[in-house]
Amino acid sequence: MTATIKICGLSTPEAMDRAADLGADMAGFIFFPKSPRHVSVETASALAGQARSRGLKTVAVTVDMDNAGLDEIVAKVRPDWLQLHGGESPHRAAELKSRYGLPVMKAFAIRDAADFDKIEPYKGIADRFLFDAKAPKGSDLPGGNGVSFDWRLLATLDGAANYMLSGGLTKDNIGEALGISHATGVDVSSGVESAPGVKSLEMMDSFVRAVRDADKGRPQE
Ligand SMILES: O=C(O)c1ccccc1NCC(=O)[C@H](O)[C@H](O)COP(=O)(O)O
Repeated sequence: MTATIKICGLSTPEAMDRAADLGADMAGFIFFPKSPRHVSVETASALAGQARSRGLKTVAVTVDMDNAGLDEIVAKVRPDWLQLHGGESPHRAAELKSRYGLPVMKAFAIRDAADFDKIEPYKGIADRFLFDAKAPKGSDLPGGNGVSFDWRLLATLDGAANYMLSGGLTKDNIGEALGISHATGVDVSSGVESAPGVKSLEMMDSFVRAVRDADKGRPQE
């Protein structure tokens, strides 16, 4: 199975170009001022144009954002996906899907098996799930913390669940992660950074290569 690759927190034309050269599928923009990956709407708009011209889908990553903020992002960035990385309710997710006519990826913070119960009311609303690790105590960020959860917990999930695996993925652990999970995609941020918010082109190369190696050992679905 070929996993969709999302590289999150892109903020420069060089990194966007490399993501496209490598055949990544999705580019994520972080709209969260406390994040070292935060981009302005103007920067994201320019990068999104570049992504579109290179065939990459774009994802606007937001956290409990109000309609005014989302209206501006959708109008100026024209993302292909909305990633909801906060406590957005199923009702809010449905409302945003219909307001913008965009597919929604709902993120869930996972620490133990019970955390997967939370996806139930989003079934039929979220177009894709994203499973990330719970933020460590004291972190200001709900995502992008470079920490993993126990991937063995994914065995408790319905095999048909369409989800991206996220949280602390690197070139060194992605083979094991994909061997354990039935993820249809992977999402990486810190694992391809030389410093918080600074994407390393070399680390992006190695990560994508490692995903494609791991793909070869996965059953076709
Ligand atoms: O990456 C951030 O800084 C961020 C901030 C606020 C909300 C979400 C954020 N990231 C969302 C992502 O999709 C990340 O790629 C995901 O959490 C994995 O990050 P990492 O563990 O650093 O690979």
